[in-house]
Amino acid sequence: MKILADENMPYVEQLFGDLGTVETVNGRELTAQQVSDVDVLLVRSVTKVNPQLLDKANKLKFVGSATIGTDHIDMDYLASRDIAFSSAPGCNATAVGEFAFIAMLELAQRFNSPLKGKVVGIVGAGNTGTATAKCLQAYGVEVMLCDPLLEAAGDARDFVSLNTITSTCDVISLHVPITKIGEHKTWYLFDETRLNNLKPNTWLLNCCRGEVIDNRALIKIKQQRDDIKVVLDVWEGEPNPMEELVPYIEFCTPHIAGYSLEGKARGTFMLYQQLAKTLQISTNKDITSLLPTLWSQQVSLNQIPNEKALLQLVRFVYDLRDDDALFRNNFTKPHGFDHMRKNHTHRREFSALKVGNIGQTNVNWLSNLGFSGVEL
Ligand SMILES: NC(=O)c1ccc[n+]([C@@H]2O[C@H](COP(=O)([O-])OP(=O)(O)OC[C@H]3O[C@@H](n4cnc5c(N)ncnc54)[C@H](O)[C@@H]3O)[C@@H](O)[C@H]2O)c1
Ligand SMILES: O=C(O)[C@H](O)[C@H](O)COP(=O)(O)O
Repeated sequence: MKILADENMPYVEQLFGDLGTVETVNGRELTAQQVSDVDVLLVRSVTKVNPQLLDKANKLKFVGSATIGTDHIDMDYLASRDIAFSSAPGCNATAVGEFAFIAMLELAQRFNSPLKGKVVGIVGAGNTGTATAKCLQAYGVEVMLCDPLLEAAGDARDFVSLNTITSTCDVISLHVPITKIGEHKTWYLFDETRLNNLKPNTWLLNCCRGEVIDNRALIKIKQQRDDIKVVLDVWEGEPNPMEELVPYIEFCTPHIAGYSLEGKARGTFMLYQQLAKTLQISTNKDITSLLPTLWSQQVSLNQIPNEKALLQLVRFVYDLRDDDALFRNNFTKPHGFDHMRKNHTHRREFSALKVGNIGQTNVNWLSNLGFSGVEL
C-alpha cells in the first residue's frame, strides 16, 4: 500500500510505517501526477483536495486531513468517488486555547493593562473556543460566548449576540470555521463596519481563518485607531499576508496557533486510528510513547503567581515573542511563510510541565489551566 503524506506531519512513519510504504511531499505543491498511484493520502490545510488533484488517483481509498478545519476538502467529490475521509476534530484545540491565552497575557504585559478584570468574548464556542474559555476561566477571567449555531442546537451554556460581544467585551477572540454562505457565514464577519464599531481599546485576536477579518479594512481602521490592539495567527491571502498590515499587528505568527507537538501528534494519530478502522485492522500503538519529555519537567512555586509571574511561567513553555520576531524577519522572503511553518519548533502544551508548590498556597487553578502535577 502506498501512503503519501504531507512532510509537516510528525510521527507519520512511526504510525503508518507498518501499514505500507510512506512517502512525504510538500503539501502546498502537490500535483495530480504525484497522487496518481497512491492508496492513502494524508494532508494538512495547505492542500486543496478536489477533482483537479484526484482525477487520476484511481487506487485512492482513504484521504485524511490532520487538521480541525476542512475548508480545503471537496467532501462531495470524495463521497461521489466513494473515498473514505477523516479529519482530526479537536486535535489541536488545547494548543489554540493556550496560544490565545498566552497572547492575551503578552498584550496585558505590553500595555500594562491586566487581563484579570477584563471581559473576553469568544466568537465560535466549539473545540478551540471552548479551550480558550477554559484557560481564561481557570485564571478567573469573565468570558462571554457567541455561537448562534450551538445556541440553536440547544447547547446549555449561556450565549450572547455578536453585537453584545463587540459592544461589551474588552477582548475578542475568533474561533469560527470559514464559511461563505448562509445566515451565519463567517467570511469577512469582521468587515469595515464591525471593525469600526469595536469599543475603545479592544484587543482582537484571530486564530481561526484569515478571511474572517477583512484585512484591508483592518489596515484602514488601524490607520485611524491606535487604541485597538490586534494579534493575528492567520491572514487573508496566506501564504502572502499583506505587507502593509504587519506593522499594525502586535503579535504576528504564521498560522501556528495549533502547532503544539501534542496537537500535531494527536492529528496524525487520529488519522492512523481512522485508517485502521477503514481497513478493519486492529491498532497497537499509543500516542504518549511517541512524545518526548519537556527539556525541564518541573518548576516549583513558592507563592501564588501574580499575572507577571504567570506570564513568566507560560513563557517557560512557549515564548510568543520569539515567533513574532521570526515572522517579522521572514514573512516577505520567498516562501518565507511556509518555511517558518515547516521549520517551526513545536511548542509543548501546559500539560508537559509539572508545577509543584512549596508553600501552602492554593494553586488548583494552575492545574485547571492545564499544568500537570500541581501538589498542594
Ligand atoms: N490557527 C490554527 O492553527 C487553527 C487550529 C485549529 C483550528 N483552526 C481554525 O479554527 C476553526 C475553529 O476550530 P474549532 O475546532 O473550534 O471548530 P469547531 O467546529 O469545534 O467550532 C467552531 C464553532 O464555530 C461556530 N460558528 C460557526 N459560524 C459562526 C458564526 N457566524 N458566529 C459564531 N459562531 C459560529 C460553530 O457553531 C462551532 O461551534 C477551524 O475551522 C479552523 O479553521 C485554526
Ligand atoms: O485547521 C486546523 O487544524 C489548523 O488550521 C491547522 O493547525 C493548520 O495547520 P496545517 O494543516 O496547515 O499544517
